[in-house]
Amino acid sequence: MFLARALEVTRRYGDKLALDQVSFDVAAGELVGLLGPNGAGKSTLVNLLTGIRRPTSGRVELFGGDPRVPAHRRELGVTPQETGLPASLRVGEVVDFVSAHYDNPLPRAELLDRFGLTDLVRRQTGGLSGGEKRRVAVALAFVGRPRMVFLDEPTTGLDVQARRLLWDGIRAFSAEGGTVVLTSHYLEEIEALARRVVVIGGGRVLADDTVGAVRGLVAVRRVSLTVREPLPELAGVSDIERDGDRLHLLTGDADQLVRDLVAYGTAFEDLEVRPTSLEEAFLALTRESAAA
Ligand SMILES: Nc1ncnc2c1ncn2[C@@H]1O[C@H](COP(=O)(O)OP(=O)(O)OP(=O)(O)O)[C@@H](O)[C@H]1O
Repeated sequence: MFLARALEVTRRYGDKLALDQVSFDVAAGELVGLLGPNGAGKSTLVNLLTGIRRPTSGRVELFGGDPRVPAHRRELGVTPQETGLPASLRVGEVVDFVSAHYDNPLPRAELLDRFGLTDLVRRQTGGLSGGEKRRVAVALAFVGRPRMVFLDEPTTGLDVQARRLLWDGIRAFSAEGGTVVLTSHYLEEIEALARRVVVIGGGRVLADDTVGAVRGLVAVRRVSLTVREPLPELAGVSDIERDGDRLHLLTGDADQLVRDLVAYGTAFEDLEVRPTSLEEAFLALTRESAAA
C-alpha cells in the first residue's frame, strides 16, 4: 500500500520549472532518502506530497487521498526546512501546544527522551542554539504518533553527536513500523538510515535505487592531465572539461582510464586523480539523463 504518491507531477514557479513530470511513491514502512543538490526540487516534492503546495499538473496522493484535505494529513508528521519556534515559550510548552492538536499524542517525557531533549524541557526556545532548535523542530513531527513523517534536511547544522541522537530517534520510529521520507545533500546521511535513495536533480528523478547502487553511480572520479595531442577515444568518460592543454575527465573507473591512456601511448603530464564532489557527480548524472 502506498502512503504517498506523485504521478507525473510538474510544478512551476512562474517561469521556473521546479519539478518536471516526477513520479515517486512511498510504501508503508519504508524509509526513503531524497538526495539532491541545492535547487534540485526536493523541498518542492515534499511540499506537494504534504499538501503545502499544489502541483501545476499531475496528481499527488497522501494516504490515498488529496493531501490538501486536512483529514488526509491527520496521520502525518512534517519537519519543514525551516521552523519558527515561539521564542518566549519553553520547550515543554511548545511540545504541549503541538500535542493539544492530537487525540492521542506521545507523552511529553517520552518524546523528549526519544530525541535526547529532556534536559532542555524548561529552556525558552529563543535561547536555544541553532542545533537544539533543529532537534526540537524534528521531534515535533513525532508528537501526534504519525504513521508517516517527512523530514526536510533534518540534521542541517547539527554536530556529530546531535546528528546521531536524531538518527536514533528516526531509526526507532522506523523500527516500530513508521514510514519516513527525508531529504539530504549527503549520501552518507541517507546511507546511515535508509536502504532506498531517490536522486533528484534539475527537477527530475535521476535514480531510484538502493544506496549501494546509487553510490556506484555517483562515485565519479576526476582525472586531470595535461596533453598536447588529441585524446584517443576513451571508454567510460562521462564528461570532459578543457582548460587550455589541461583536461579534466570524469569517470567511474579512474584505474581503467589511466590504463587505457598508457596502452594508447598518450603523452600526458601532471596526472591527478581525485574524487568529485556530489555536486559534480550530479551534474554528470543530469547531463547523462539529458542526453538519453
Ligand atoms: N516559492 C518559490 N518561488 C520561486 N521559485 C521557487 C520557489 N520555491 C522553490 N523555487 C525554485 O524551485 C527550484 C527547486 O527548489 P527546491 O526548494 O524544491 O529545491 P531543493 O532541492 O529543496 O533545494 P535545497 O537543497 O537548496 O533546499 C529552485 O530553483 C528554487 O529556486
